[in-house]
Amino acid sequence: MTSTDLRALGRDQWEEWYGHLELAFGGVPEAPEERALWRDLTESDRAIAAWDDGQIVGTAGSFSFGLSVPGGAVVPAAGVTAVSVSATHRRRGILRAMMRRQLDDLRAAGEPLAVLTASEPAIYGRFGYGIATRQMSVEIDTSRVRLEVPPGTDAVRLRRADPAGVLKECEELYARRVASRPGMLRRAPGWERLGVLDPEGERGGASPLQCVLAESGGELRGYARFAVKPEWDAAGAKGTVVLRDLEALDPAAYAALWRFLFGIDLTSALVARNRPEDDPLLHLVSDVRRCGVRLRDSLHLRPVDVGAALAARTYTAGVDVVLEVEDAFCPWNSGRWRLTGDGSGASCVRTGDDADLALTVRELGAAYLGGVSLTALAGAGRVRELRPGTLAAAAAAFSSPVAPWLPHGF
Ligand SMILES: CC(=O)SCCNC(=O)CCNC(=O)[C@H](O)C(C)(C)COP(=O)(O)OP(=O)(O)OC[C@H]1O[C@@H](n2cnc3c(N)ncnc32)[C@H](O)[C@@H]1OP(=O)(O)O
Repeated sequence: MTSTDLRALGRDQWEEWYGHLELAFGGVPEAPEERALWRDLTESDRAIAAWDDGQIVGTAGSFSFGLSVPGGAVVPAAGVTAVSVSATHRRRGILRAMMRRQLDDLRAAGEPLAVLTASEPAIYGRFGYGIATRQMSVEIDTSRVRLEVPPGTDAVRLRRADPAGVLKECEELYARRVASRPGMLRRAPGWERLGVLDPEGERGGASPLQCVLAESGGELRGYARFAVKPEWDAAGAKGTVVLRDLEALDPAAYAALWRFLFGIDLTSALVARNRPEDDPLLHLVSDVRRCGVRLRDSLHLRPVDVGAALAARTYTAGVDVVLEVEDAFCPWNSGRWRLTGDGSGASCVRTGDDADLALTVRELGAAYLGGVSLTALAGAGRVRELRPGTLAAAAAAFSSPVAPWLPHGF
């Protein structure tokens, strides 16, 4: 496979391009409303297709996101998506060729970061992506677990609303949250539709999506979108609340929404697939063992331009460190970089000075949002401390007081 077989997605090729992607994921057609959403969100000028004998045999694309980074800046980031290679053409290097083309294009466009969520976590490390965020899932026995809510919770007013009818208000609230947590995405208009996408065929016996708003003093302070899956057995009702998302601007609104969800009649379980790993919920519950907590990888991140990426975030403690970076797939990043910074800003420039720490770009991607410790990576032999004392200082500087988290896939 050579890059000459790769072409930009042409006008009127979206159906074939997306059909190829669906087939690579098993061939079950998406619901029409889901397809329509992805069609609208596809940025055709960022999409590529691999062709063989007049047929599409590979697809890849990216979204132009802004990624929230430690310190609150929102940095341009390519949200890599729609990666597929035909089963008839697998393991011939088509993915590798598409990754090559994509990263060269992103570098030329000056986008410092690339991010993705992987169908399988083993695929993208070789291209310099590190696992930068994790997502927590919970399966809570709400018949046993109690909530200890903070003062002010009783003053929050809860109101049911049609999820689609209050989409604009919820999206505005989401936008206010983006800078408060690394890993969240600033997204273009249209993406809010993802929050209420609710194909009937994918409900698995649950209700249509429901929405409850939390208000204080007449102002929207939070929302929860969820469904209820009723179930009965000989002992009675044992339904499940399936939480889609929940955002709040203050602890009282936050607790009021969780208390509502825990208390829905005829249910005894609550499941949520994607919560931050430091979700304050874990400090409201009486019995964390009955919350069925699990973690998995979520956002994979690759610095496309190491200097620009490291200078775009701030650092929890003052840092002055020389990093020896190895980047086999994007050699323009390889070499020594001096990173200096603190809580107000940073610079990262090439240097000829001796290195303090050695690592590959993949570890840098993992540590970038502050959720993966350089010390832990060093424990696995993936970061090497060349000058004693520099590892602990750099690890403290890179860390984030809030766990990074990606609220939804793309
Ligand atoms: C961001 C996203 O969109 S994630 C979605 C990814 N897509 C899917 O999972 C759909 C189903 N799978 C596919 O379409 C394909 O099998 C792909 C895209 C995963 C791989 O495409 P291919 O063209 O076969 O990969 P290619 O031949 O370029 O392999 C490149 C390297 O990745 C490795 N690789 C490929 N697929 C996998 C995998 N599933 N798990 C682990 N390693 C893999 C190859 O072994 C090769 O390794 P090497 O660098 O050591 O030689």
